[in-house]
Amino acid sequence: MIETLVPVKLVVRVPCAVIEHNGKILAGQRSAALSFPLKWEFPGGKQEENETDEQTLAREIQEELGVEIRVIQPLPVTVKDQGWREIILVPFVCELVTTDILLTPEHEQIMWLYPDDLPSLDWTEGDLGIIQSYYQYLAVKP
Ligand SMILES: Nc1nc2c([nH]c(=O)n2[C@H]2C[C@H](O)[C@@H](COP(=O)(O)OP(=O)(O)OP(=O)(O)O)O2)c(=O)[nH]1
Repeated sequence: MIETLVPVKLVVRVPCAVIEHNGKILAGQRSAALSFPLKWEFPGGKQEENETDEQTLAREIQEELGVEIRVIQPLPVTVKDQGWREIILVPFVCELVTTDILLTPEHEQIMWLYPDDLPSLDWTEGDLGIIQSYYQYLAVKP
């Protein structure tokens, strides 16, 4: 009998939001206590069982920022290989339905930036791809 060891890699699906408001985009700086400490991210989080991407997004944004959002358009998925796991970032361009944003322990700070200024922050690896996809979205937007 031939036995083969098949490496198992954890796959984590992470819907996240490129939130537009008054021409700016919201960036969140991850808490110093989390993985990727102090890196900047698009708010969102790990999908739970039986959730759609949009359900995860709505739940995470409500938990992290205390607001309701509306999805405008999905952007291409980005896969980030961390060796021991694969993070599938699933970005959506969104707008705010409610506007009173809360700062929760997930984030050290949040910041609103014009699209051109997004690359000035120290993003988690993989998010630079989301920024490029967002620029392409802006370029072809009617
Ligand atoms: N929300 C969000 N997460 C991102 C982005 N880029 C990126 O690599 N991630 C990673 C960070 C986390 O490992 C994971 C999101 O999970 P989470 O927000 O629930 O964070 P967590 O600290 O509990 O996750 P973990 O790394 O400890 O497993 O995806 C991004 O733009 N937005």
